[in-house]
Amino acid sequence: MNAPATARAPGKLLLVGEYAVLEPGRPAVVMAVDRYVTVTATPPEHAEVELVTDLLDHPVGLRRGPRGLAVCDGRDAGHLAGALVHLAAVVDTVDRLCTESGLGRVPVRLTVRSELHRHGVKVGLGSSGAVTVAAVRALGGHLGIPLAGEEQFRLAMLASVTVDAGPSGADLAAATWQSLLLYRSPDRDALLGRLRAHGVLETLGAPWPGLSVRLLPVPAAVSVHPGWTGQAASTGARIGLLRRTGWRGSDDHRRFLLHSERITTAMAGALLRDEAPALLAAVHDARRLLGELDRRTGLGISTPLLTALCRAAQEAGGEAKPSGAGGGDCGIALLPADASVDGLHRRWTEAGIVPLPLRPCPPPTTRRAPRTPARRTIR
Ligand SMILES: Nc1ncnc2c1ncn2[C@@H]1O[C@H](COP(=O)(O)OP(=O)(O)O)[C@@H](O)[C@H]1O
Ligand SMILES: C[C@@](O)(CCOP(=O)(O)OP(=O)(O)O)CC(=O)O
Repeated sequence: MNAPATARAPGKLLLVGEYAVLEPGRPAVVMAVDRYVTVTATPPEHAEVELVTDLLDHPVGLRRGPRGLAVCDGRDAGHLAGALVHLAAVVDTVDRLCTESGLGRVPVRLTVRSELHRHGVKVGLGSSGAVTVAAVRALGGHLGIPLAGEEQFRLAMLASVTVDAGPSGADLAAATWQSLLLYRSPDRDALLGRLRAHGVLETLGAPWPGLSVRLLPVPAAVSVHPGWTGQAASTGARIGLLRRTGWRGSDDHRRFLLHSERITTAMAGALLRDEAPALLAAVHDARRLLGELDRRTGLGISTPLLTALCRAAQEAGGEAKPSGAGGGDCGIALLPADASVDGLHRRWTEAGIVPLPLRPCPPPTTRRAPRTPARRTIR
């Protein structure tokens, strides 16, 4: 109990399924990468809860009140709703779990170190998901509560929906299972409602319709190359914009979901067969589908740099697309085994794209297969 505990969780890249995966039960293929957020939980020095992150230049002290965490120093109030919002949500959610389970709440200092920012700018590798999962793991270790993979994911998801029920949680799944995954999201609005009505413990153990996680093999027939535009983009803002367009629920939206599902399941099948042409075709089709979504909604998924990133990858013999919500951040290219990686990187550098030297996250030494596919899928 209360031992220092260090845990890390990887960032991720979406291969296909962006925006569709926001709908409960709809799939995306997401890949954990070998860059991590590390969180260490230790006894605090001054306050009941202390949060230390490389995003801020000083530790922030918090106290536990009847309505959750509050800053000790009013000048830090903005941080609690900003850079610290995900960390604080984890502490709050675990606090509620402890209270509901009859366990005491434990003083803690969480210290974060992240490899998912470059010179202070987020790269778009799912830092919020990685920090949430790493914090759940570290806090679980500190409290002496052993959490299996799916429990980590569920707790991280509950913390995450208290911040924003919009995101799909694909980043949380990649951070939890540290693998290439076919991920289908649960209904986050329903989870938030249940959490408010019944608490953390009950919601953790309830069925989560829509959620499904399948591990997929990393391909050998193609290599995966992320490129960074150098422009940070806000995923939350783009999800909010999409909600306001009224597109959701339209015939067009339904067609988009079906088309995306076809592409995503085609990619999952191609990964299982390790088939280069089908993998490249899935990326090509996904880029076109995102382009169509962009034209219909005006979301601004594509940018001149992302267009250049995709063109350069095609010239190098591969296929590419924006990865994630778009508007900046990263794109992803797949190259067949006989294409030149140097050629791709040269073209990218000329176009102002930074090739990111990332690899698929190596599997953890012990990994429990997710229980979700067998027990809790709706399809
Ligand atoms: N190093 C970190 N320390 C604490 N919180 C972090 C850290 N990195 C990311 N976060 C949390 O994640 C949020 C960024 O999430 P988001 O904009 O979705 O970026 P990303 O695309 O990398 O997930 C931050 O505002 C913060 O709440
Ligand atoms: C639009 C999306 O389907 C994909 C967004 O992927 P990003 O990689 O942009 O997300 P971050 O994890 O915040 O970096 C939204 C979602 O799935 O939550």
